Amino acid sequence: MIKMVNVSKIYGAGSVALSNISIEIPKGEFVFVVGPSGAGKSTFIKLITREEEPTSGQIIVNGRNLNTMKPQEVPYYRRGLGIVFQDYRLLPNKTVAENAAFAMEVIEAPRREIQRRVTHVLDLVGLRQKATRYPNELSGGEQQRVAIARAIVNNPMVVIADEPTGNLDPDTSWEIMKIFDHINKAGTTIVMATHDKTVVDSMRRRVVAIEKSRIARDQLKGVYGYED
Ligand SMILES: Nc1ncnc2c1ncn2[C@@H]1O[C@H](COP(=O)(O)OP(=O)(O)OP(=O)(O)O)[C@@H](O)[C@H]1O
Repeated sequence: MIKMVNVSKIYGAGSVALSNISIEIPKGEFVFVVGPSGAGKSTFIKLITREEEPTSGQIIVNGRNLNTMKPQEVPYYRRGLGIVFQDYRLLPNKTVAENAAFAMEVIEAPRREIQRRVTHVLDLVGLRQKATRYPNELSGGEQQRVAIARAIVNNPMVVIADEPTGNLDPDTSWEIMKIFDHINKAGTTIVMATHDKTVVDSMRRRVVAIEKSRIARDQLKGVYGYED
């Protein structure tokens, strides 16, 4: 579960990114975060991943109070999240399987367990046949699928995605969304910031619209609601 209570974020020079936001996202929910450019979506995501800290207010994720988390606890905390970016961020010198395995290598999981999980997640994203390829041999959609495999290899309770279809064409975006949908139906909470109207309008999941640093709309089975 993700909970924010009266959260504000003001960047250095007085730039107000979020203003007194309160929200609860129950376990297993699929939430789209939408809104105009500069409204505060990425900041909302970065507060959950603890790339940024709030100026005021409380944030609780999976029972952890992020306000009281010590800096040395942050890497451990992030390992409990799956994080997917618009630009994939794969390791170029590692194969598809090695990229997917990376988060388990870091925690020194047993080799056999790593192999079992990597096979499972590569099957799930449909890339088992390309396990020995390198990122520069893959299409954008395939690279994003590897990034999703890497994000879920440790079975996170929450997957956070910031514009995951932002660099992809509509058909490829839809393939990616089917994978997120599958992951969500298996019980994982998903929070996704997006500008992709087609995706949001087709999925009909919870939509939280951030406008001018505040939550302007929060709908179950919502729509994108903007014309871009
Ligand atoms: N590191 C920073 N320092 C100062 N101001 C920032 C910083 N990051 C974001 N901002 C400001 O905070 C506000 C919200 O930015 P944010 O990136 O959260 O918006 P967004 O909704 O994700 O936009 P986009 O859709 O364009 O990605 C903007 O006014 C932005 O200029």
